[in-house]
Amino acid sequence: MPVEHRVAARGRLRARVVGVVAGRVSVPGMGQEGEGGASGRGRCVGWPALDERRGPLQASLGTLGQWLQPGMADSAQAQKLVYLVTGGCGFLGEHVVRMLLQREPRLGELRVFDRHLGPWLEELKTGPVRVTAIQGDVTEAHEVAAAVAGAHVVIHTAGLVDVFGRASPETIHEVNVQGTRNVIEACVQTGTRFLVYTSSMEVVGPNTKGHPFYRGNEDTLYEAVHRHPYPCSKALAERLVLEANGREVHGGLPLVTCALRPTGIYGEGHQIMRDFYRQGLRLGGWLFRAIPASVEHGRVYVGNVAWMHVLAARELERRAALMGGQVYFCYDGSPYKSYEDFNMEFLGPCGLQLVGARPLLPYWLLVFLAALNALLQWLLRPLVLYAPLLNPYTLAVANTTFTVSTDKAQRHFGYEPLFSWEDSRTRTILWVQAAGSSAQ
Ligand SMILES: NC(=O)c1ccc[n+]([C@@H]2O[C@H](COP(=O)([O-])OP(=O)(O)OC[C@H]3O[C@@H](n4cnc5c(N)ncnc54)[C@H](O)[C@@H]3O)[C@@H](O)[C@H]2O)c1
Ligand SMILES: C[C@@H](CO)CCC[C@@H](C)[C@H]1CC[C@H]2[C@@H]3[C@H](O)C=C4C[C@@H](O)CC[C@]4(C)[C@H]3CC[C@]12C
Repeated sequence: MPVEHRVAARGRLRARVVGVVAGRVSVPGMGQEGEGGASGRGRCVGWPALDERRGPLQASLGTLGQWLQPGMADSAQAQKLVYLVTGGCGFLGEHVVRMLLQREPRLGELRVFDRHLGPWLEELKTGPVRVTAIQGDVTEAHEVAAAVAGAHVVIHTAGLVDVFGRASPETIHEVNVQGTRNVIEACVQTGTRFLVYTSSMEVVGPNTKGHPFYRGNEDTLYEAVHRHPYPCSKALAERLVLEANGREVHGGLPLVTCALRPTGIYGEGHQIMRDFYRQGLRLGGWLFRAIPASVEHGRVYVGNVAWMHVLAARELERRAALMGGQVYFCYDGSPYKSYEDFNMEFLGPCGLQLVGARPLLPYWLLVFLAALNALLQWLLRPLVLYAPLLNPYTLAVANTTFTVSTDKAQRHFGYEPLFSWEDSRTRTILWVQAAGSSAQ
């Protein structure tokens, strides 16, 4: 079992850490390997001093700001890096964490930072890479700074994903915008040079005017107009990340940032897919078409999104001039379909049927029901949280074509999808079946 303890960084800075080190529990500051905390800029009391954590060879390579200079010794040992994944226990975050462990040869330590730590982190402690679980909140600057201190690369995927009115607009802003600001400032203060941010297609659209974005790319002109707190927050956060590119970090070198924009992610762990499956089971195996089949909604497999993060993080240093300050849509071989038809690729083989070649209800009635749901949510808020899937915003997103067609990630950092459409489909079907049966 992991041992929970408090870690102090830079005097007053504190974050709740659950240390999980390959094969055993790590208790920094308690006399185990890697001990040696120091307080002071960029360091955590109770954590190993940076140079000690990097090992003797790496320690001899110099200060944090110099760690990846050209001409450095290029042995695998000299290249061992500390990665931090914020939101590492979320749907995407877990895939990023596992992908890093499987596919990042230079990984020396992986810090997983999340408000809610998953029990599955336990199983990672048997591997060769040191995995450090950190329970913390991105809105708490001192917790973020403590987690970032000494990391070489940050993948910032933590976010409050809420388009259903569960959280207040203020909370969404606090987590997504202030949280991102805290991550950037922590990088600057502690000398972390490489930051990959999980943005969203919603930074672009669909816009409030319902304009289609048909197989567009990063350069497609589109009127991005947001009103909903979630896309507003993602757009602001993305801008912060891109504007931070080139800022001088502690040690004098420039920060290199980029933002990845997934469309609708699907795959193992996708809660909305599971909810649709359970709803279909409750309805005797039927789902009812609400959106015309002609409305294309972009989807991308979670394993490929995770792979894109790992590759982008890896290549940011070598291709800083090209990639710094850039945005990349996440894409793969998933077919262009409507939201519902796409879901049926998985729910169909699990025994559900989508009724109707056309929407069963007229669109004006859906608009009315969505507005009614919004009104009910507002009226009931003092008593109970009423947050159905259908509201004016989700209806507009589902009912507006938004698909991407680009190869920018391939051109800039050699991304090719790791999972074919067939693999992605099979893996998702197996997960839906398992998730559905565990719900019975
Ligand atoms: N799911 C999608 O279709 C999709 C599409 C595009 C972009 N994104 C983006 O991808 C990222 C991950 O989304 P997801 O679908 O995995 O969501 P998720 O809710 O499953 O994961 C988010 C994680 O962030 C953590 N988190 C939330 N608030 C936090 C806080 N204050 N401090 C620390 N951790 C906090 C959560 O505990 C969770 O583990 C988000 O930034 C989201 O905006 C998601
Ligand atoms: C009208 C309903 C009839 O079946 C269907 C409602 C579906 C909606 C709940 C979802 C349709 C599109 C989804 C969003 C999209 O895939 C992209 C997103 C971006 C990401 O950053 C967060 C999640 C989401 C907003 C996603 C949320 C659910 C939908 C609105």
